[in-house]
Amino acid sequence: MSLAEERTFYPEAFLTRMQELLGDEYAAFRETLDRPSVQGLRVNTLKTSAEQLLQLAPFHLEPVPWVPGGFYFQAPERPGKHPYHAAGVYYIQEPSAMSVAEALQPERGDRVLDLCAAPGGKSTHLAALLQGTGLLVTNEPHPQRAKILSENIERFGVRNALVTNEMPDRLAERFPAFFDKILVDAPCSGEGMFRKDPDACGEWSPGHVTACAVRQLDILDSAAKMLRAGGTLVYSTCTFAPDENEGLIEAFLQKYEEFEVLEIHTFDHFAPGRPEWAAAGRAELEKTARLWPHRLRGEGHYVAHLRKTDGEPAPRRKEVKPVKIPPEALKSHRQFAEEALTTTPEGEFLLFGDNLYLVPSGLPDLKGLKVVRPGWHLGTLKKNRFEPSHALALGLHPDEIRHTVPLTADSPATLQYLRGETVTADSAKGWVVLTVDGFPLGWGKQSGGVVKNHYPKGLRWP
Ligand SMILES: C[S@@+](CC[C@H](N)C(=O)[O-])C[C@H]1O[C@@H](n2cnc3c(N)ncnc32)[C@H](O)[C@@H]1O
Repeated sequence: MSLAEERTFYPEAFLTRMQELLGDEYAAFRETLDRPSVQGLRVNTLKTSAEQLLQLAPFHLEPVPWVPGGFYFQAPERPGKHPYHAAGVYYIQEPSAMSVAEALQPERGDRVLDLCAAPGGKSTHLAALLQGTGLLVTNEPHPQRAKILSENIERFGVRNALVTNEMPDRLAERFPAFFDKILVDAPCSGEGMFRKDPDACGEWSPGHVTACAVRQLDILDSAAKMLRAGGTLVYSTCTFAPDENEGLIEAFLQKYEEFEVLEIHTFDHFAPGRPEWAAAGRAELEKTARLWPHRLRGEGHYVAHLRKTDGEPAPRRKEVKPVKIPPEALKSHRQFAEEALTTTPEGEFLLFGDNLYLVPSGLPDLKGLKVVRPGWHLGTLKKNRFEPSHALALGLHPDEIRHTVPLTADSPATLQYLRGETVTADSAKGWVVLTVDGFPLGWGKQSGGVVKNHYPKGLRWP
């Protein structure tokens, strides 16, 4: 069955409910469901600027009006298959989803939590807004999805993130009143994904909507505990169901009187939330935002911005004693850094097995938590030598690298490298970073005119 044929099978109960809710607007909404989905990418401002991307990118990009650095692209262009994607120059993200991190607006130095984070669209956006300052804890309870999240954090070159694989209530025990900003991009019934992903359609039922709402309130319970007084929280979904949106926020506000709804800077494109779609019709729900596919170029989203006006202060935490790192481990890292880098990464080091990390400062004790990535992975200690990690290459700024092999997006050597083949080049002997138009792609080891390939096996192109 073709996608177009499948699209005609939207669940009847979903269509009836949307018709009842939208009235005169329904025809325009229904019509969008039969159109192709909208695609976008967001520039990684840890590595470049929107202006530079526009100059370099060989695709036709049109700005997404509600996010600086967000762009539309159209099939048949496939920026996800371009070497810039491998270098973390942008993230492929549905345009209405780009509104969410923008609504949370983390400021430099903030402690930020992304509680339902895989595959990492919003986390990478939050990391870009933090610009390497503060702390980003990014969490995903499903192990496989947490791994993908961790890979995306690596590709994006994020240095200040802790990636965890936990249930929200377990994190809440460890991080009471800890965060300045929290994002709950909740697992939902995914009605805004229907035209992009027919599977979301197959899984949908009224019962699923109800079950999602129960789980969403549970997740928000944990988020409420982890937010400090004065901190802000964004709740978002990619579904249209009021029970998971206005209804859910209303239930949360009834339970937690210390929360208030903040205005979302809606631009012209966002529509206000609909108080009349929630049981008690609380007027402040109007300040939440609806992104409708028939009113803007995007799949649709719901976004609520809340502030915790009062609450217990964070309990005094036991001082975490830094674990002593064997001096020979740090020595081999330093030796490597002196040879391969122009500056030696400094800060708090952590050794996890043979893996050396630079950890973001101000972390509580992580003992007992499932941690996928405790910070910036620098590399692995092997006997008496240090092998740099892919995360190190992707997190370095070009001027921090001593020896590079500069490639361009269209040079055959770039493809060879991404496929895991050796590359001929004449650079200094030893560790080198191969770059594409100046953006680090990964490590190689140069010897006698040939660069041995160290691009991770799992990421190699076919
Ligand atoms: C809408 S997706 C998140 C998308 C992500 N924020 C992004 O922008 O790439 C919701 C995520 O929540 C996860 N999830 C499922 N149950 C959860 C729970 N009880 N607590 C937290 N996250 C959960 C799902 O596995 C899924 O990865």
